[in-house]
Amino acid sequence: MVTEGLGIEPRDTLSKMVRDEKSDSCLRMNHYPTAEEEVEKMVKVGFGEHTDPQIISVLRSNNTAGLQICMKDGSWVAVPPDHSSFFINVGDALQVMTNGRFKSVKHRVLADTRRSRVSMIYFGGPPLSQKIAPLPCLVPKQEDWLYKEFTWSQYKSSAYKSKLGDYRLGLFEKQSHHRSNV
Ligand SMILES: O=C(O)CCC(=O)C(=O)O
Ligand SMILES: [Fe+2]
Repeated sequence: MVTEGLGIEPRDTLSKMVRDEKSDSCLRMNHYPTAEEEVEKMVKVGFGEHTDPQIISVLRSNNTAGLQICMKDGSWVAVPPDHSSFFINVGDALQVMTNGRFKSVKHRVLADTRRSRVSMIYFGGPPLSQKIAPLPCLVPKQEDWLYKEFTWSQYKSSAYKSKLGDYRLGLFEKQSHHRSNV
């Protein structure tokens, strides 16, 4: 759908990366106990603000609220819980490949006061050796690229060295001024 909407050729460019036998895709399950249980520990944030580093994330949760996304003006908007839908999130790698047209939106999870939240997320990541750069079919002229080329493995190691909430793409921007991610 993403490749069709953007006119990326060949059509399977992205799905090939996440479906490759060496792909770095993974599945994660998160459990957030109710906020009352957490109060003693003085924690209300279940998952601190961050962007997902991979290409795409597909999330499904139980019927408990908590997930929020960050708007351009810095305000947080709740994603209504829906146990029968998938929540699709653009990852940092897709932001680079679309040269910033698709944004990896910052999100976080706040603990609910009454119910515990369980979520399951599939992170579609490319193989470690995959080169990540704006796709030439979208941005043919290299001088228009907003990001430098890097391998997925380089991005991962730089992400491990950063804090969860850091704007990790900053290091890979061509003009390395610090931009906000929204
Ligand atoms: O549990 C959630 O709803 C979101 C978790 C999340 O953002 C993540 O695991 O990257
Ligand atoms: Fe996330």
